Amino acid sequence: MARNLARILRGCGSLVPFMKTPARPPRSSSSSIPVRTLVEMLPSLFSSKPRDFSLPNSSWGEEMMRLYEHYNGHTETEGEENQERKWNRLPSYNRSLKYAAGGVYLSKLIQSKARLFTRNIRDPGAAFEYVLFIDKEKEKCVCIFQAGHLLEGPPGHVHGGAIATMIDTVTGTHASAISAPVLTANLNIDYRSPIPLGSTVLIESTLEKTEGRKLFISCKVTSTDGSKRHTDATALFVSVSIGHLLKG
Ligand SMILES: CCCCCCCCCCCCCCCC(=O)SCCNC(=O)CCNC(=O)[C@H](O)C(C)(C)COP(=O)(O)OP(=O)(O)OC[C@H]1O[C@@H](n2cnc3c(N)ncnc32)[C@H](O)[C@@H]1OP(=O)(O)O
Repeated sequence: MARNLARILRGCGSLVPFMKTPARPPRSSSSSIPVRTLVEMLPSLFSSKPRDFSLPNSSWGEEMMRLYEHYNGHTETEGEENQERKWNRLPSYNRSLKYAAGGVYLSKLIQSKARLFTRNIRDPGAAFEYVLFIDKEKEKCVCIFQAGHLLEGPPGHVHGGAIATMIDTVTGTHASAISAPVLTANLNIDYRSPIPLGSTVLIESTLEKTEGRKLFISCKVTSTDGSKRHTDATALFVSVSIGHLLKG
């Protein structure tokens, strides 16, 4: 077990290159999957390639799709110095193990029932629908997040714990892309205005600085046009050894 995990985490050093894959055809709910979709899904059941949850599905609303198409492979010019920022989509799997070479098979061997919290609800659109993009220099990540009906906290609005989960996921993925493996050491959140259930928001993560094993990241959640600030956060991630992960 320990040897397996050590091998996996070594693989994390050569995480799959950021993929730019064409959108999958929309999926319908599991109770009525069309035969064509089933046939299209069959090869993936036998493939060593894990399912990528960050590709569009039928639950994605217009705003989610519009922003996905905006960021996917897009280059932006910003700032007074006209700095270019090219966004690359990050794949998203239902176990972190699957980022490592051979991770699909290993995830069947190691705690095979375990699933990433944000990717464990089968009904598309019911909970966390999101896709992350990172810039080439890895200074920034942007996440388009559509909050489903199972994430209710206050009536008609998203639960604060679900927002915290997304902030941890976005900043944690950002930190992992820079220096895997990492663990969240500290997360501070200011909730400024509630997020309507079913809405699409932007979560932006910025690497502020690194100090030895520490990565300091800031994060904000806004409406998609940037006019409304929903949440601000800061996070500290610490790079850890495989031994630390095994020790728990
Ligand atoms: C291609 C893309 C790739 C993507 C691929 C992955 C994808 C995947 C996606 C999922 C993404 C989900 C992301 C979820 C991420 C979690 O949710 S992680 C789970 C929650 N976190 C935990 O369980 C962590 C529990 N805590 C610990 O294990 C340990 O306290 C820590 C944080 C590892 C630190 O322990 P340590 O390694 O012994 O280090 P320690 O010497 O105590 O501290 C190191 C430094 O950090 C500082 N520090 C430690 N804790 C704190 C603190 N709370 N406050 C301030 N400073 C602190 C220390 O003061 C020290 O500073 P210096 O003295 O070096 O200046």
